[in-house]
Amino acid sequence: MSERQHGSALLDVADLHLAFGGVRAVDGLSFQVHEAEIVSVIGPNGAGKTSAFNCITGFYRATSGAITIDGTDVTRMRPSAVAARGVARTFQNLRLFGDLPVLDNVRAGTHLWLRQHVFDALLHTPRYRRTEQIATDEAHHWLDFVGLRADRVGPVRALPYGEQRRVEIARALARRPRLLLLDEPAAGLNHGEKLELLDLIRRIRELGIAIVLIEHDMGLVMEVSQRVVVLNFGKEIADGSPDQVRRDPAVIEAYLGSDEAPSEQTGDGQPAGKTGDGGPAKQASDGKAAERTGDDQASGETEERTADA
Ligand SMILES: Nc1ncnc2c1ncn2[C@@H]1O[C@H](COP(=O)(O)OP(=O)(O)OP(=O)(O)O)[C@@H](O)[C@H]1O
Repeated sequence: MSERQHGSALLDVADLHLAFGGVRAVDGLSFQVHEAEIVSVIGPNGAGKTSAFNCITGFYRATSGAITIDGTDVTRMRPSAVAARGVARTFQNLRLFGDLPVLDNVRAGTHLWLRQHVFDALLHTPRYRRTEQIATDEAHHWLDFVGLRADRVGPVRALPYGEQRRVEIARALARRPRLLLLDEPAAGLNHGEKLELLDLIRRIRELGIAIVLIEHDMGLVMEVSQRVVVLNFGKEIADGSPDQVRRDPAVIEAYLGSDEAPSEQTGDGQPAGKTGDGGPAKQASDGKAAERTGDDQASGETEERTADA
């Protein structure tokens, strides 16, 4: 099914399976992502997209299959170890430090590569102050890149929802990733914000960063992706260019009866995300959680939306 490209892949997902008790959330997914490539993973609600993301980033442990990043097997690694190999992500539901200002949220992204020694931090040594300045400069850079002001005071949760989404992307970029996974970044955005997001995703790619995008806004997906992988009930039913996928009978059938037909125009002004009946019914779950790997890189972060979302 997969359209394999020549050259070594940055991300290689091979025959990935994830089961929650009797529910096969991911059932034999294989795809590759190369440097500076944008690959979208689409499918009706409950198709297994976020589950696949959680396996790739180490939040869930795959039942079987292999995930390699630049040739290194990360299948059984913890989220922090996967992140250290150049993988950053955003979440379907925002996970920001809600009480902290914008700048501190983005500075937090630098901690992956900017080490502070406890001794320096306790004594506020010149080395500590230098490191803090590097973190602040880096955060300014990425906030500017996503089009936000760094001097906003007050808790980040007070910002409009669309701006909070951009803070989360800025924080992921502050990790200096080679691969960025975006989980429904257009959800809750208005028409203008979706167009800005489209531009932002393209500019991230121009930096040489590869992107894997889960998105229900088909206009955005078709506009921005080099390749599209389609999941249905955990199974991969297509992998090809946006044009190939749009015309694929199996994809059309999977989306029949869904409001998410894979051919809409970009930024149609409709709220992205789960519209209508969301296509084929979500697979029933027995509620049994998959094996979690522990050190959630966003642990302690709040998961919330502002009222105007
Ligand atoms: N922690 C969990 N415990 C049990 N079942 C789960 C868990 N997470 C996901 N599932 C089940 O796995 C299947 C795939 O869910 P997943 O969230 O990955 O789909 P998705 O394609 O991301 O859906 P959506 O577009 O709605 O976000 C669904 O049947 C879901 O109910």
